Amino acid sequence: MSSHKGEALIRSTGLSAGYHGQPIVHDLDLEVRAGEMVGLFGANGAGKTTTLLTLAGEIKPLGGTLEFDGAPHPGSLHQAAKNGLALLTDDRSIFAPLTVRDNLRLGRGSVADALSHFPELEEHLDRQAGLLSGGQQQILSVARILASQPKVVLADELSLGLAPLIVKRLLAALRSAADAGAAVLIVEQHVPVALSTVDRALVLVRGSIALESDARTLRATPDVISDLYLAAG
Ligand SMILES: Nc1ncnc2c1ncn2[C@@H]1O[C@H](COP(=O)(O)OP(=O)(O)OP(=O)(O)O)[C@@H](O)[C@H]1O
Repeated sequence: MSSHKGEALIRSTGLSAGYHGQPIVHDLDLEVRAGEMVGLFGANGAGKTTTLLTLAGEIKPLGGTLEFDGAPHPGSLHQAAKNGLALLTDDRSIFAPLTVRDNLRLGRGSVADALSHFPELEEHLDRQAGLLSGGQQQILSVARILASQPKVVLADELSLGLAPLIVKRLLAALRSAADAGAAVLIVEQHVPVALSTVDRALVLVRGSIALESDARTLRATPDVISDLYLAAG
């Protein structure tokens, strides 16, 4: 596990965010440091995706400030991505007609770096990506991103609909990226698996942080998060 001593690579202060001028997320102070992996939890509609998309630069904040890598956020995902921010979603952004190798070549990192994160892809390098299973496709898209050695990884339910073993595998790869110095923030439905991987957890209730705790404490008191989910209903 990391020492949590890195600098904050992504930070929001007093952030409010939402759609059409209506805030969904209120007064959010959040930071993820280099070497740290943080879980963002909350019931459906709590504002997790809105938070991630705003941190990524996909949605303009309605208020507050955003910093990325020690400087004001450039304001767009396109620009932030060029500077080392990666947004991962469950949409498995692969090019189905191309081989696994060519998919990896299209990324910002090398094929060798991608394989260092997911050696199991090696035997599939010459297969058409569209013929892989859903889990393998997600592994491919995460491998391509991690090969680029992003400074910040924002992962939104990337394990949606995948088998538990694949979920563990993906989370372990993100953990390794954090251990190598990235700041990783994940939204994940599989709370127990996520809690066994992250350093720290935040729980959103109706767009505000209702709980912030180190993961070790929450692993010992598993009902705390589910109670907050129920309270939000
Ligand atoms: N494009 C949009 N336009 C307007 N409202 C939206 C939009 N996207 C999401 N919302 C609303 O914002 C609120 C928070 O949604 P968000 O997706 O951030 O929550 P979430 O915590 O990620 O939930 P889930 O676990 O269901 O994905 C919801 O009430 C949702 O209906």
